Amino acid sequence: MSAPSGPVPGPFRNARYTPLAADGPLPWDMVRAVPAIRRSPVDFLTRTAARYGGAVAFPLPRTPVLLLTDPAAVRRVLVENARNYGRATLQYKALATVTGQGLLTSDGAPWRTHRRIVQPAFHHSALDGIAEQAVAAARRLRRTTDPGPRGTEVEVAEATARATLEVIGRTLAEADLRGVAEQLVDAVGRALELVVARAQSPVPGTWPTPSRRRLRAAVAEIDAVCARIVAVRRAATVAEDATDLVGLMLRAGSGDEEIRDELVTFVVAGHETVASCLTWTLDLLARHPAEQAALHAELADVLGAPGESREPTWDDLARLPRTRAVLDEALRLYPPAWVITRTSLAPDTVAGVDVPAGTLVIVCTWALHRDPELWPEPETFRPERFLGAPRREVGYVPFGAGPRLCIGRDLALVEAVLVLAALLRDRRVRPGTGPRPRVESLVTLRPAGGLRLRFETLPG
Ligand code: HEM
Repeated sequence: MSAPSGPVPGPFRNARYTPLAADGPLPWDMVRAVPAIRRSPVDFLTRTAARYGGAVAFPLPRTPVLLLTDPAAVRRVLVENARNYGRATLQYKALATVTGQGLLTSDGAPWRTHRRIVQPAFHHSALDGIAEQAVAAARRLRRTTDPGPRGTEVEVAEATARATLEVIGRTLAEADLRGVAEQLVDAVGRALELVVARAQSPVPGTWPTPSRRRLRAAVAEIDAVCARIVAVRRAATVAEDATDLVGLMLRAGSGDEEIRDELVTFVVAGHETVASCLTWTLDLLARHPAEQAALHAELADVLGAPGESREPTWDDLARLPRTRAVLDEALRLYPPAWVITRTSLAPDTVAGVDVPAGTLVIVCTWALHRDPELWPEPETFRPERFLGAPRREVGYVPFGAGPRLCIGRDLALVEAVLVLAALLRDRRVRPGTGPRPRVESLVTLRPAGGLRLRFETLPG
């Protein structure tokens, strides 16, 4: 899949349909592909990259569109020349109808200022508190997945979403806002579904359709809930050492609308992503008993044998490398952020292709993570790839890379390692009854219609 570096040979048969000197589908290939794109955008992009190479031009003459899965090219866009690539893409514009101008959708000075203000919420000292919250959330998740004497089947996508909701609630606002956070997450989830459905619909977004009215209602509800959260936090004194998002922004003198936009941004970015990661990790473990047994051996070593094991803590994190490797490998195969998009601000050269200003660049993490040159037997779930190996600099970007690297990466990994360890220290997960769901690529990757898995008690 990797494209050769250096100038790309031409001319290409698609040269009439794109200003980019890269191979790619013709207009009628795209027309024929519409049903496949609707069914699974992620499969379509992966097949397209496998067929045409690491830099693919789509046949759109007015807005050049470049699909990248070549690791060096991805690095050029996300890291080396990151300043030349902004967020004014369709994906982020659609998201901004819900999030407003938060960290995910903004660029330049407003982005830099906000990133600096909220950074302390992700410092090492704040993550310690997140660890406690993650273990508490796992305790409740354990009750949902309690195997009883004969085991039990659980819809895990919903169960993990409830668990991660509690943790994100703590990051957003220090006060116990569980109920309010739940309402916020619910309204944000509804709004995002409408945004995705509208993006796939041929009806122009400005028409007064029922979905437009529903979207407006959901956004109004989001506004009202955020106003309540901010008002409660404003009414209390914000401690000097507060590390919750709202507290940090109030202390920095941010306005209500700025805080609202970041609150929604963090719900969008930090809730469903971690839930998606945990869901697919459990699915992979259920389908790979040997890998699950190796994980259980580590958990028994660190937390005690199944019958007498204890809850994990922050201090255990460094002693759970296999648990972490299982998650790293799950994030390779099922990266929740399955595409990362940018628009070029000035001309650049990427993988030998001259890229004019205004080009839409699509990095498909799903396809990049399946490049057989980087990942031998790419479809095989093999956590060993990440054990003892130095962290990869190229070809692995589940959290993005460069200056726009996910601000919540460490938090997400602390949370996911502790939830997984707490959940599986004395139980095993197996495939549930019924067919395996299709992978639905919406804002994140989700099992279509949910995923049922079976939990059983491990013998002591
Ligand atoms: C497994 C979980 C997660 C995954 C896979 C993930 C993935 C990503 C990716 C790929 C980006 C970069 C997007 C781009 O470059 O266009 C990103 C950015 C971001 N993520 Fe995460 N994320 C996760 C968890 C979280 C959590 C827990 C939070 C917050 C509590 C969070 C907050 C953010 C924010 C605010 C940004 C924008 C950062 C910026 O541009 O400055 N994420 N995430």
